[in-house]
Amino acid sequence: MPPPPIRRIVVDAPHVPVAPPEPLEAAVRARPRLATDAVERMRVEDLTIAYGPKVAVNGVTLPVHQGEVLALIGPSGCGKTTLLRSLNRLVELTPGAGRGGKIVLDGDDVDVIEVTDLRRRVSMVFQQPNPFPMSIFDNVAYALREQGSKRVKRSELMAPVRSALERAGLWDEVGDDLDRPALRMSGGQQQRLCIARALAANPEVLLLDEPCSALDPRSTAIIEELILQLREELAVVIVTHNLQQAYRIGDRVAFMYLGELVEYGLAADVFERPEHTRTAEYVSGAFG
Ligand SMILES: Nc1ncnc2c1ncn2[C@@H]1O[C@H](COP(=O)(O)OP(=O)(O)OP(=O)(O)O)[C@@H](O)[C@H]1O
Repeated sequence: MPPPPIRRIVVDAPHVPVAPPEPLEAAVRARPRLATDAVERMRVEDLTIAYGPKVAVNGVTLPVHQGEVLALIGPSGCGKTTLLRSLNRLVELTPGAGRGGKIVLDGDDVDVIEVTDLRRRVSMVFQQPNPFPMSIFDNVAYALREQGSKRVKRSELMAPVRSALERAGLWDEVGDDLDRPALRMSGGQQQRLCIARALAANPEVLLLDEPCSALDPRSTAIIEELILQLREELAVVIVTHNLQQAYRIGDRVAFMYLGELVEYGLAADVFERPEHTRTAEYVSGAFG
């Protein structure tokens, strides 16, 4: 189904500088400098997504860089999750969803990549931790078995399971109790297990849809630290309502409003020197 005609809204407006709250300034001082030669891992071009007549994402063009965290921010309903779910074609599972424009992974149109392979390469972690009702080991091994290791013995899967749990910062906590049911872990541990499960497939891009919204501040801090480590080896795209989080861990930030990309740039620029009034209002908390 072709998407409905694109309706453009005017968002250009005079620059209104915003002073970020104090904790954000400390966070940005702590952020390491970006590599100026970051490789473009994904790109969406003139992406439009509609659910029936409802246009959720409207003409968005955006790169996703290797070794960086891209934070998608914007008020509720602006299309962040829809954009995120389009990157590995999960959005197509929604009845009535239609897409226009192009999504590219490593130079290939995602439409020509076999969809299971695409979802392995562009892996997603959801808002609510959703471990399978099985052991910690089997949760991670599941991802490996799905990749063709179905008949592989447990002993042979131990090394990659351990590696995924280590990358997710969970091995030290659960390594001696891998047969424990995953659902008996804390919420923060469950979310890191879901990240381990995603990492087991060796993705190139990790999609995180508000991964900390169900977690307490301590678990949130652990996962933010983990994301900053993981970005070294892949590209991370995170949807977050938490502006401080976007500022703390985002290398680049995309601000969306009513389905459109209003502003995209380095996190420090978007938060401290926004080009558009709408961005300035949003990052200063004038609306949410
Ligand atoms: N399955 C669906 N069917 C119809 N409309 C939908 C569907 N999913 C989302 N929408 C609509 O598409 C628009 C964008 O939704 P989306 O969830 O992508 O926004 P969001 O910015 O992620 O919101 P939130 O921050 O509240 O999660 C909204 O108007 C929403 O109501």
